[in-house]
Amino acid sequence: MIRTRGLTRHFRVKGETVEAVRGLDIDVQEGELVAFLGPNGAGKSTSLRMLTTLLPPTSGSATVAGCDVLADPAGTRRNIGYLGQGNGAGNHFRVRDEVVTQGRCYGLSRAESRKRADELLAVLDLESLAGRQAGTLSGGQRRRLDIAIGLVHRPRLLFLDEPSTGLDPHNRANLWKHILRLREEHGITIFMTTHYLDEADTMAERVMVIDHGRMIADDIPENLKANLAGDGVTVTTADEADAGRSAEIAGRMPSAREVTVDAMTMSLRAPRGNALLPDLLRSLDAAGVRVLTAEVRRPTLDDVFLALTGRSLREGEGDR
Ligand SMILES: Nc1ncnc2c1ncn2[C@@H]1O[C@H](COP(=O)(O)OP(=O)(O)OP(=O)(O)O)[C@@H](O)[C@H]1O
Repeated sequence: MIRTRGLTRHFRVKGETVEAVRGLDIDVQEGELVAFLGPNGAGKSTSLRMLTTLLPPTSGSATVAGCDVLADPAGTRRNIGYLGQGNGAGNHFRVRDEVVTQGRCYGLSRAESRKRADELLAVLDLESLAGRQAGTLSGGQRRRLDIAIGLVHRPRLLFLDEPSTGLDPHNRANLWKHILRLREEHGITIFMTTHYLDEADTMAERVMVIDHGRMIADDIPENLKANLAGDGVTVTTADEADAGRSAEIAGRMPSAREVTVDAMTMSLRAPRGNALLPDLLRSLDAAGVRVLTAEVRRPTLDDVFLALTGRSLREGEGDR
């Protein structure tokens, strides 16, 4: 459904070259739901804009929904839906009219457009709002209207650029219910960016991580977490001396890595923390170390990013 080779985009800014996207190879199969992650400025939106024909690549190739984005941009656009970060609907237009108009723009007849609009408003729970002006909708309703607009021409592939940013947890969950239902009923392939790592983890079947314009990981979330991050094991002890001794003992265990001590707490990472913990506790007990609490924490995608780059994906998110 998506295949790129060496996809690259440079910008010239005040005589300097910004290498926004550097040689991306992307393969997405029909029906997949893929999350595209990366910190601010990593190149996500630039990649999406190239895949949706809004921006020509500097070099490299991309075939999207069966069409070459450079040779056949109109064909590409016919087969895809794109939900950008801004709102797709004008504030003063009425909800149903807006979807009908979009359908007309894609060449549907008036009757077909109306039928399609009614179908989409029903599936996205927007029927009761059909006559309202788009500007009066809540954030979550507005996002659902954007999805209706993006799907009016029955695309096989939907690009979502941060679909749930700015929505509260209830509205996020509701939006996802609708996206998953659409996917189940119509088998749409979804390629999305998101800043919510938990969302990528639970919703996406595959996660691609991009940093400084390059792909640095591409796998199912479980593999990324198990292979790159590992479990976090934390032990608190009765005093700092015990924490120091627990670090020495843990450091001798073959699967333990990144052993650190902070006051009375010793932390480490291990591929299977729950298997390591009983051994560790027995060794600590035998050495007379007084353990107060012990905990195994499953890794998150942020741990994966930290392991890959030494930085947290959450850095710089304060403004979101
Ligand atoms: N039109 C442009 N002109 C110049 N530089 C640009 C342009 N668009 C993007 N860039 C630069 O390219 C790099 C990648 O930007 P891009 O918007 O693709 O990142 P992103 O991963 O989507 O970030 P965010 O999460 O903040 O949306 C950044 O350094 C950005 O400043």
